[in-house]
Amino acid sequence: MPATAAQQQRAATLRDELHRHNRLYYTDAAPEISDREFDELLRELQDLEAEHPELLTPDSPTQRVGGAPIEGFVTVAHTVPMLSIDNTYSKEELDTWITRVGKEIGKDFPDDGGLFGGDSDQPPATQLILEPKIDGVALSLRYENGVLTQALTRGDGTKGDDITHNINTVNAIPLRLEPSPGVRASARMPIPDVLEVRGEIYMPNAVFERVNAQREQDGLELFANPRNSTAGTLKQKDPAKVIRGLAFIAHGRGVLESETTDGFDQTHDRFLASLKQLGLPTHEDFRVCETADEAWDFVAEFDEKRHTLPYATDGMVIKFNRYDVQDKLGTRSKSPRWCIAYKYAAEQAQTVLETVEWQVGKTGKLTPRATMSPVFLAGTTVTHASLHNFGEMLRKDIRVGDTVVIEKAGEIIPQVVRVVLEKRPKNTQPPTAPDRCPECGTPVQIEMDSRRVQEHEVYARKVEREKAKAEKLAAKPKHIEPPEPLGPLDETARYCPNPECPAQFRERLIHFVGRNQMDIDALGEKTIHQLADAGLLTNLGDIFQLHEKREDILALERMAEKKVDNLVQGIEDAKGRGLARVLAGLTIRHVGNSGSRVFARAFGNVDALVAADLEQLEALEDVGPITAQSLYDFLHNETGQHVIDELKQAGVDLTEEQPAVVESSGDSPFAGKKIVLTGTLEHFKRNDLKAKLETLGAKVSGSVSKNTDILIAGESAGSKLTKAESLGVEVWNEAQLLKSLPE
Ligand SMILES: NC(=O)c1ccc[n+]([C@@H]2O[C@H](COP(=O)([O-])OP(=O)(O)OC[C@H]3O[C@@H](n4cnc5c(N)ncnc54)[C@H](O)[C@@H]3O)[C@@H](O)[C@H]2O)c1
Ligand SMILES: [Zn+2]
Repeated sequence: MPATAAQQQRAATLRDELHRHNRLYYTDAAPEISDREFDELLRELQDLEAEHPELLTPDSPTQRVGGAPIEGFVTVAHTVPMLSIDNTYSKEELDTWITRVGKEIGKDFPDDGGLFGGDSDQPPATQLILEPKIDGVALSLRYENGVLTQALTRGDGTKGDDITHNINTVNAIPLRLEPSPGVRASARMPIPDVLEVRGEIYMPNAVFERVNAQREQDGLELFANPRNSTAGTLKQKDPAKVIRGLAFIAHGRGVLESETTDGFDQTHDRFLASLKQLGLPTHEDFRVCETADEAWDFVAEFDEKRHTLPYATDGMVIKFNRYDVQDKLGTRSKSPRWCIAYKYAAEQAQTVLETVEWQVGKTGKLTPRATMSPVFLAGTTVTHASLHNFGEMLRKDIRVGDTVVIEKAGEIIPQVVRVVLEKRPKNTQPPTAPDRCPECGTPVQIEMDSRRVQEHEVYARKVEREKAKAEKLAAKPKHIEPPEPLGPLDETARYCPNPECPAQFRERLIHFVGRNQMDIDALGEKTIHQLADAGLLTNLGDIFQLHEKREDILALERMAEKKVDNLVQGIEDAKGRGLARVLAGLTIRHVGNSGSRVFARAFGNVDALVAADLEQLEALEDVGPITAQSLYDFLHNETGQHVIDELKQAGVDLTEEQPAVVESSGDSPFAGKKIVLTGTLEHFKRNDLKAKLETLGAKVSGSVSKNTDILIAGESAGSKLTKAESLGVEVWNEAQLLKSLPE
């Protein structure tokens, strides 16, 4: 059955949301939702796509590894892709997976051990190996003749960032492979010619807590979990600034070239043992198992132990042990088929909810924040939890005075899971929410669950259709069951719509000066509050006037000459960060760091961007219509224009370097052509090809329209190809492209 309009819409919404959360998680290192919630949304989209394959788009978050390369680093293609891992939170699903894949293996390796008997010197084909899943950042290390030559991040899975210089500071990673002293000379394995090791770089709990304590003191935003702080610190351009004390554990293989392998290219456990011999840290707690029951025992056993470890683990990775089996099973676009992660349920604790306070965020969103009696949970003492929104409070009926169950899913900010009703004291009051912004008094706007709103829209359209039909036939319209009326329980957010709201302004400033935007270190959260309270910061442009207000600043508490010098210098430096980072800092809805970069590079300066029409913005690769519209609105409304003027006056650099374009010499077949790329190309990375075509004078855009001149379609091209064909656009395959490109 084809997908209904509502399902199509839902799939689109889910894709947008998941893209946004991926960006928040990987690029900005500042997730808004827990992993569990993220995984539930992803699962919903997967199920929709499975049921209606026509909903599947090549860029769907179900098909791609979530990360993206970091700006300012050299991006390098992976020799072997670095993929994500499918996960489950249920024992039943884990069992089913082991059985199902086990059967498949049985077909391919019929005489070969395991469930199906056999007698090779290899272990059974269905043998499993289990390793704890440390919550860190994936890293690929390349050793040539035993010397570390390259360290790459996972990036988008096909290409990552070269962070070798930062890795040199990590003591846990050997710069040279050397058999560990404990290994008998006779058992020493030769150093491979090339060895690529994949592993996890992570921040031990103690280091994480130290870092966050320091950040709190400095008034900087806290890292949500050790994984975010690791990702954050590895992005430093200056190795001296990389946080000390990172650790590493090896858990996978990339390229392997070696004369003698000593069996380490045959099974994962032997591979790990060899790595250990060579001086690379590997898991102590791994186990080889033969059956699903054995595997589960280890999963359960480790759940006890993991809380005593000095680093955060969030699951267990279950792999088929033999590499020939892994190779036979192969991979999907996003994850291997020979591996699954079982994720542990988050730890929970009970405590009493003392107060609820409404905070105004940088977009004007009002968020209820709970203060609770302090309770120890998953390694830290917790006093605050996010309650998300009023609808959520109503749905869970969360009242002040209640005993609540809280959890830290993925170590993010704690969440209130439910109320312990048996412990509810008498006379509690149902939750309430402010009708006006607690900061500026503007009446709030209420947002309802988009899925429910759509339900109502679909209903209204159906009713109209039936009415029209009935009129024609002069009959009574058919009755259509109306959906549940929208009510307070459907509320998903409240907003203060006042663009001048001082609370929003402060939050926007905090964002503007953040690490990935203007990066003004000396202007921390506390300083911003102080300056704003003193009336020295009332609009964005004021930041760049602060050097003229030296005396006023010095008069404030805890301000010394040195500090003011730093502040003024920091602000001066920030003027040169370029358009992409300015845009990213302006809190334009849906326009984050990566989107800003695309816009800035495509147009080169702010005036060209303002002059662009909506269609041009939408046509950019990797830009969705919602994002384009949002930027367009910002650039063309009064507030946005005002902000841009202020920045211009302050002398902020509003230009961005563009990829070089050679003047079309006329003899290039691509000169002046509008080209769209789709599908998988064998000989090119998408972005490299794009850059290449652009230097040949082509304009490469993201969506096919009647103005498109050529669609270059690789393997498994989807909807763009169909559309191009229906519009009669010229379609080239990769062979044609190769012929037409100059040497
Ligand atoms: N909260 C959010 O907004 C948000 C957004 C995006 C992703 N996420 C979360 O991130 C996860 C998806 O991220 P992902 O694609 O990086 O997957 P993942 O981190 O869950 O699993 C894949 C990674 O596990 C690591 N790993 C650790 N131990 C390993 C071992 N022993 N063997 C093999 N690999 C091991 C590898 O580095 C690999 O890259 C999901 O759990 C999702 O919930 C959350
Ligand atoms: Zn307000």
